[in-house]
Amino acid sequence: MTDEQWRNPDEPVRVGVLGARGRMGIEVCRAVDAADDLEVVAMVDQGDGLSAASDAEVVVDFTTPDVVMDNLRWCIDQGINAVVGTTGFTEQRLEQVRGWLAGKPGVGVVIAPNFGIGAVLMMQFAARAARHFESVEIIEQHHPRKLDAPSGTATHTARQIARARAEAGLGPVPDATKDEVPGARGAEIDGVRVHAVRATGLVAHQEVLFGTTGETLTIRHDSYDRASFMPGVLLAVRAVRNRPGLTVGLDALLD
Ligand SMILES: NC(=O)c1ccc[n+]([C@@H]2O[C@H](COP(=O)([O-])OP(=O)(O)OC[C@H]3O[C@@H](n4cnc5c(N)ncnc54)[C@H](O)[C@@H]3O)[C@@H](O)[C@H]2O)c1
Ligand SMILES: O=C(O)C1=N[C@H](C(=O)O)CCC1
Repeated sequence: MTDEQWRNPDEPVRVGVLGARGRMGIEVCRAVDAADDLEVVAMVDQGDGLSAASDAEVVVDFTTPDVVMDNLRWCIDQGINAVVGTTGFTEQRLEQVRGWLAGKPGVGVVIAPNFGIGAVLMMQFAARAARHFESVEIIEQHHPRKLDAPSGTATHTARQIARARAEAGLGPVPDATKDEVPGARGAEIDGVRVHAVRATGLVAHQEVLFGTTGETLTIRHDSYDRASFMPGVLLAVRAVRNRPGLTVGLDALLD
């Protein structure tokens, strides 16, 4: 261990927040500030310059899909661990992050499409149910200021369901409908239909609707407040320094 890496375990973990003036960033600063074992050392938003977070041991990123890769690259180059909630992580992007981390073996990165504990369980339950139902569709519902669709959570859920279906040898979801209006049947991710609803008053919600002969199963999760994401964010902040490499999703941290 180098001098720079050594830390007094009695001192709070130094946390930098990127996107600190955003909806999630504000909530993260509040939650970190309230935790005795953590301290906010940098609040960085657009135009501030990443060097303000140089002294952080862990950076938390809730920014936008178009800037998150540059932020992450900078953190890894600096040897700073990162917890990322920003969406937009394709398999190609995850592979790129793994490549950067290969050159920095001590650095940990946790990327999670949803830090809500209930949302993580909803995704796990959906993956478990997937092999028992011939039909499945995902309906995600968010506030109208959300920039991306479908949500990172819906994309992740669809991929997990598709993998479970493939492992069980299920074929395509049956569907004889022809789209009279493009988009009427939603988007398709790995063969799973995903519908994105945006409405004032919503925060973050998702339903996974399964169907088979004579029955349906609906698995639903609702985040009514951004405080719902904070236990998961703090869990990842506390864990990431001891998890070198890339961790995708919160599942491994909850086991
Ligand atoms: N993983 C989860 O649990 C979870 C939960 C909620 C939101 N999200 C995702 O987090 C992201 C942020 O959501 P939000 O609702 O807080 O959005 P927001 O628009 O309220 O906040 C984003 C903030 O990032 C700032 N920003 C933009 N470029 C920046 C840069 N280069 N450096 C530093 N800051 C920069 C913006 O100025 C803004 O303040 C979205 O991708 C959203 O989907 C994930
Ligand atoms: O508010 C958002 O934006 C959210 N984004 C994440 C997603 O895209 O899945 C998680 C839920 C909230």
